[in-house]
Amino acid sequence: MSELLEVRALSVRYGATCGIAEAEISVPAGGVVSLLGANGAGKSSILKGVAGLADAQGEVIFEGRDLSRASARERVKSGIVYVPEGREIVTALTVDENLTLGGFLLDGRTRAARRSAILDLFPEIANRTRAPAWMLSGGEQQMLAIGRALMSGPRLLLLDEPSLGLAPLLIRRVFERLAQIRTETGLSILLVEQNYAMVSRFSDVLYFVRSGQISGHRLASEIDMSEEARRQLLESYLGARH
Ligand SMILES: Nc1ncnc2c1ncn2[C@@H]1O[C@H](COP(=O)(O)OP(=O)(O)OP(=O)(O)O)[C@@H](O)[C@H]1O
Repeated sequence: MSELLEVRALSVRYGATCGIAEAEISVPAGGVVSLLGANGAGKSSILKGVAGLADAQGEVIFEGRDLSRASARERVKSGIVYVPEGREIVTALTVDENLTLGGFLLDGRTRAARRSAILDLFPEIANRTRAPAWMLSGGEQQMLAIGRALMSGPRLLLLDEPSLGLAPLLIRRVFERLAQIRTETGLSILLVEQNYAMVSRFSDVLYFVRSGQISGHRLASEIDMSEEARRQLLESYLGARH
């Protein structure tokens, strides 16, 4: 696989606090790469840095183009879309209005075609298009958040803890849909996710994030075969921030 995204020496700061320092990450075209680590390790900071939503230094090379200085909006136009933790859909707006927001850069015909494909993918929200988003369940809201992100036709989805607050059955459903989208569209995903059962099934590569740095990476397939890889995995989950 060729590289879709190359992140080089990415550092994100919040004033005096370091979110992530000198991160190096590659996401292959069509691949799923997961960031694993304890709370506060710096995983979301990486996603925000790639999305252009944080004060970042370093390089973000996407499809061979240097987007390091590009605004968040330009990155969305280039095909990088962030789905934040906690979903952040507009709960006062209807399902349809939220989808329209996700496709605000599109012409009317493309928007209608995408909307219809997304509602096919998420039948749970297809018959609720006129309902305000606050009336949806947590799982349905997550589907809407992913659907809204897909409206712009991204090449890379930055997905922050999609399973947060969802029941196991819904977590499985959300990941099944993501797998389907990936197969159908070749979408790449950079994922932050605490549910390791889903991560291991869904990812190609795992990056371990500890105390604001990347401590290593492994092929997901190595975890079952290598004691050393399992130790790295455990440490990344347990690693407290210094
Ligand atoms: N907006 C912010 N302002 C100040 N500090 C922040 C901000 N966002 C994150 N941080 C700090 O940056 C560090 C990394 O946070 P980040 O959210 O990237 O970690 P994370 O691994 O995604 O954690 P979690 O799994 O809990 O979401 C933490 O020390 C956190 O307190």
